[in-house]
Amino acid sequence: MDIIANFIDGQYQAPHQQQYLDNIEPATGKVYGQIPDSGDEDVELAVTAAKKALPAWRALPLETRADYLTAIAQEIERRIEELALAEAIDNGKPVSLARSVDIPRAASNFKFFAHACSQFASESHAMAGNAINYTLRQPVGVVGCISPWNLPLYLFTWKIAPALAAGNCVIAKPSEITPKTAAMLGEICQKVGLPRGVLNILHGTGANVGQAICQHEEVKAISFTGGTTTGADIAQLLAPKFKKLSLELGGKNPALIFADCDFDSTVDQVFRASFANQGQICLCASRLYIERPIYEKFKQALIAKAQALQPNDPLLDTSEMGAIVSSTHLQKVLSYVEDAKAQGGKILIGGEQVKLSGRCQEGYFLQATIIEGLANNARCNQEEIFGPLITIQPFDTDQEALALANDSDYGLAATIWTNNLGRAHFLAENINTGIVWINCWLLRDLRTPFGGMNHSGLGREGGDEAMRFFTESKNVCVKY
Ligand SMILES: NC(=O)C1=CN([C@@H]2O[C@H](COP(=O)(O)OP(=O)(O)OC[C@H]3O[C@@H](n4cnc5c(N)ncnc54)[C@H](O)[C@@H]3O)[C@@H](O)[C@H]2O)C=CC1
Ligand SMILES: O=C(O)/C=C/C=C(\O)C(=O)O
Repeated sequence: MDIIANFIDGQYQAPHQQQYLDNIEPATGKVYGQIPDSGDEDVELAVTAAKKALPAWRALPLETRADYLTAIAQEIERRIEELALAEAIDNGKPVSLARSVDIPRAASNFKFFAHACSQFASESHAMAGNAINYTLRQPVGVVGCISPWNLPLYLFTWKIAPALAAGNCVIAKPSEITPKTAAMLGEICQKVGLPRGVLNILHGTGANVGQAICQHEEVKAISFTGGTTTGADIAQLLAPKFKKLSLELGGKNPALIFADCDFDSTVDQVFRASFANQGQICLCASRLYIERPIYEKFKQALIAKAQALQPNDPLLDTSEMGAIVSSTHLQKVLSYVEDAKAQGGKILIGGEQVKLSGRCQEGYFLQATIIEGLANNARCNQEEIFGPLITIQPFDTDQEALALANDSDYGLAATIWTNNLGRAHFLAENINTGIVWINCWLLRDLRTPFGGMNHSGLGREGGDEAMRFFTESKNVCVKY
């Protein structure tokens, strides 16, 4: 049994109440470990450690903080195989995906912010003749980073790295569904000699430890990625407390596919955008709008690819589609299939749990699912499903495509597939999402603003946006 501990003040510690939660391997459906069900007392210990560490950490020369971040990145790279395997067991994602995407990106997050903090400069504003303003950007203090289960170490470190680079001390909580690689990050901090208390990692539920982190008076900012409902709850909780809040929430991302696209490459890329990580990425395309002249051909090409993508044991190197993260989540995704049927949708492929044999016979597997024939206001076209389920619809004009894309409460990411750059630019300008990819998907430059509009969140991560979030700006006006 793999028993995880909290990482507080540089040491692994059991939870104060000695309560634990089961950790389940999605590919087998079996409990394989336990994690702390932490509460207020553990948050208090972590905050005390972080406050104690803060003065020295924020006073370090930028280069020294950057050296620690670089050392963490190098240690993640050194342990890539071990971390990728842990991520695949914990989350159900294919080990090849964890090895090629999740873990390298976790290392890149630290490398990127080790460098970005040295490029983060303050402004000055001269006033006519006799005064100058300069802006100090100072660490916020002790900050909270709360992350979800879909890209565990990738998103955990996407928050922690800029927070540390900016000179804050961190209380971080991974999802209770995928705690393992976050727990291993503590070992990496010990190995590189990160000063005690600078990063504290607490495990447990959102209701217990997550809320306690958010509510703690000494935690001055919260960076959260997860479901929109949870984001709304946190926003409500924090509104009267005047804390800085960054919310990276769900998406219902449209893909606009035009007849003049590069057909084969678009099929490949849109398929990946729809089903990568079992469709469990907030950026995944979930509503495909296909221009009528290529609708049937594109549909058949997608179905053929879905047929070829059979879910399999995520620990096999050849596996390209792993397990859904939990039984509860699998049931949630399946409930949308039932809803689609009730709304007159046609299930073109998938829609049922897949039973594997051997070690994975009790695992949570679902075939890539494609549905057509639903109205745009159907739940499958409006609600975030967060699984391997997409809907497809034909359209006739650019304006119709735009209207369909914008008919959503969400506003995270859109993809546009066309060789007409004028059209692509017009749509990009008018689509209500924080991110638009033209003829590509998830092509990431970590300097760019990352985040969504409307129900997809508040604020932006990445590059200078993250550095700004994790600092307070203070204007100093000097009269001379
Ligand atoms: N990146 C994304 O866009 C994600 C979206 N989701 C969506 O959310 C739905 C629900 O998934 P969940 O696992 O329940 O996500 P969630 O939003 O409940 O969990 C995300 C993180 O927030 C924590 N948390 C939960 N409630 C909290 C609270 N009140 N205060 C502070 N922290 C809290 C969790 O422990 C976890 O670490 C999914 O079906 C999916 O639609 C889920 C995960 C990631
Ligand atoms: O920063 C990225 O490249 C991806 C981020 C993905 C999410 O925030 C998500 O799936 O929740």
